[in-house]
Amino acid sequence: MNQLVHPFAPAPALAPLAVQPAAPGTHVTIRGLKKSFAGHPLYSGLDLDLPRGRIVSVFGPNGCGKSTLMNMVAGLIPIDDGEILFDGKLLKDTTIGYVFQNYRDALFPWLTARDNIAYPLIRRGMKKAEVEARVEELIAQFEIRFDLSRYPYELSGGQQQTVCIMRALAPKPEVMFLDEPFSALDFEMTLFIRDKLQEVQLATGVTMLIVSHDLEDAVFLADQILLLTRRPTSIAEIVPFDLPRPRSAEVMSHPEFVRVKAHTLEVFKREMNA
Ligand SMILES: Nc1ncnc2c1ncn2[C@@H]1O[C@H](COP(=O)(O)OP(=O)(O)OP(=O)(O)O)[C@@H](O)[C@H]1O
Repeated sequence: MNQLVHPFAPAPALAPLAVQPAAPGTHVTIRGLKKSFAGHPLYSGLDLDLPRGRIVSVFGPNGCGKSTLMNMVAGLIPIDDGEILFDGKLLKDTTIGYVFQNYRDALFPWLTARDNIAYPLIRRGMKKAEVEARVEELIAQFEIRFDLSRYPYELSGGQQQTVCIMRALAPKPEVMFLDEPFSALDFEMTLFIRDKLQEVQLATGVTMLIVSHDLEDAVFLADQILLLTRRPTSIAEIVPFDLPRPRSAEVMSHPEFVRVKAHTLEVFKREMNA
């Protein structure tokens, strides 16, 4: 991934192109997205609408381009061609948050947990008192009981990932990107973070895009599961999952969860063998 750009680097400017009409309620409009690596196409003209205030999980075969898709939408990887608009705006005019899979490398080790959370706010030039107030608000929202004056290496993995999520949420993003947020967490922390993400989503209406390798995680949080094909990658199916929120762990035995999971698995297996 040598093309990865630092998340706090200025976003690349994309020239606006003509846009095909998006479905009602769309937040992020992706049109004609193209990306190749070493001359091998990964995406060759993807069109996709991400709905506002919803959680979309991206799921698909290994190496189909889940992370690349998210990183292109988040501006971390340049696109070869196409257009990505957020409410008709360019990325540079949009506040986004990004949570990395590898929380150990994502936090600044020389800053305390509190200063990590405050970092994007200070960088935006927010006044000290406002920064403090926002950090306190997040501490209350996440019901943090561990000591935020500690450095990342002094925290457990789950605590570090919680700090990463708080940092991503600090500037009140319009869109939040999460790459495998649960993959390195134990089940207790997964349940905690699932609850918190749902609470934040209900309270703020932030649009979320989550990449997951785990079918249960992908379905549990999603309003829509975006199923991708093998490379060259296109959309296999968009599966809606409408159970009301907040969803607790008991949802996993609900007949609708079981049905959607089974259907998703069926499409996934079909694409794996295609
Ligand atoms: N910088 C790069 N240079 C060359 N090839 C790349 C680069 N980044 C990604 N790829 C290739 O693009 C494809 C998609 O990669 P990506 O990591 O997006 O897939 P993924 O679906 O997230 O994978 P996984 O399921 O393994 O996490 C893979 O074949 C990968 O090897």
